[in-house]
Amino acid sequence: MREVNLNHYNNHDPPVCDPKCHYCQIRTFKGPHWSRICIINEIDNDVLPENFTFIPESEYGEGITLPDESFFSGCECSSNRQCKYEKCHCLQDMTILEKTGRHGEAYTYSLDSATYILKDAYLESRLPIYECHQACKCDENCPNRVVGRGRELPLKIFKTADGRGWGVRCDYSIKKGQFVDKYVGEVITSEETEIRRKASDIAQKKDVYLFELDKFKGDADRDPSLANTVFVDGEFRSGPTRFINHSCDPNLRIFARVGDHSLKRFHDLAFFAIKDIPAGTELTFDYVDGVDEEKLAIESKDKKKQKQMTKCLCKSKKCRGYLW
Ligand SMILES: C[S@@+](CC[C@H](N)C(=O)[O-])C[C@H]1O[C@@H](n2cnc3c(N)ncnc32)[C@H](O)[C@@H]1O
Repeated sequence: MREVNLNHYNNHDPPVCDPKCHYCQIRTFKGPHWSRICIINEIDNDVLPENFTFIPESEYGEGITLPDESFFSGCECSSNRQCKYEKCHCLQDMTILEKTGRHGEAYTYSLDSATYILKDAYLESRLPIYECHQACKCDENCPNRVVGRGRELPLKIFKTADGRGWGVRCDYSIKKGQFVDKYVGEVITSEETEIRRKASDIAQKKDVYLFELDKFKGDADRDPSLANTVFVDGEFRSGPTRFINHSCDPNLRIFARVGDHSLKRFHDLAFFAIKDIPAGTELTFDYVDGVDEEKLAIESKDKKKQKQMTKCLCKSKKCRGYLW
């Protein structure tokens, strides 16, 4: 397998060869040809972990039941224009629309030279983004289906030169507010998550790949179907964003994105640029992102704790010194 992968790194278009081959896996991803994923290693002879498989969308594990499609309900907008300028049903829960709306433009994104940009009020918030979806009357070109349409940027998984393993960059510049890609993986129950944490040699290492889909946990009193949160595990089955490294001064952030409201519990994790990113810059996000920042600050000053902690190599001026 190692030889097969190495052959692909040096030869970008060989015939499809083996289901385990990473190049062949990403070649089957749908999407525009300009959004292809590439894997390069200019540092050593390493290839991506053999036990890793690229998947285009999240996969639902045992114990996870998705609502039946008969429960899906979308907007009745007769045109994409209506989704943008009039009261689209999909946008009813967008709580800061009033502040962001200009000239009757109600929706979440603005257009900047043909690129959809998440409006500043959302970029600065932690609020979920609601989009039109498959059960809506509008079509795939609706301006309110940015995450729904999928990745439109080519991503390059590359070997870092400073001991952080693989990383991700884009050879095109990315605008502040531009959608980059989703984080996908195996969607699993909290019970299965605990089993996987225990099975992992280092529990904290496992946590790096686990995302809790908990954006609507607090709404469970009103809607009991939101009570049990689920997790996305990207360690062994995921997309290119699983290789994005941490920075204490990141250029991306994850936002919850909801399509059909009956799927709130399974909301998407969507990466958006939080600053303009020049072409070729490594893409990063903050693994801590405010959650355990205080705990980390205390522990990183403790000499004993430091020995068990992982040093952060992000080299930013704002570096906290440790990942965890
Ligand atoms: C989600 S993975 C990212 C992809 C990873 N570099 C790889 O090769 O699979 C997280 C791991 O990457 C490494 N890493 C990410 N950001 C880092 C940073 N700022 N400093 C040191 N190591 C980092 C750590 O080993 C961490 O456990």
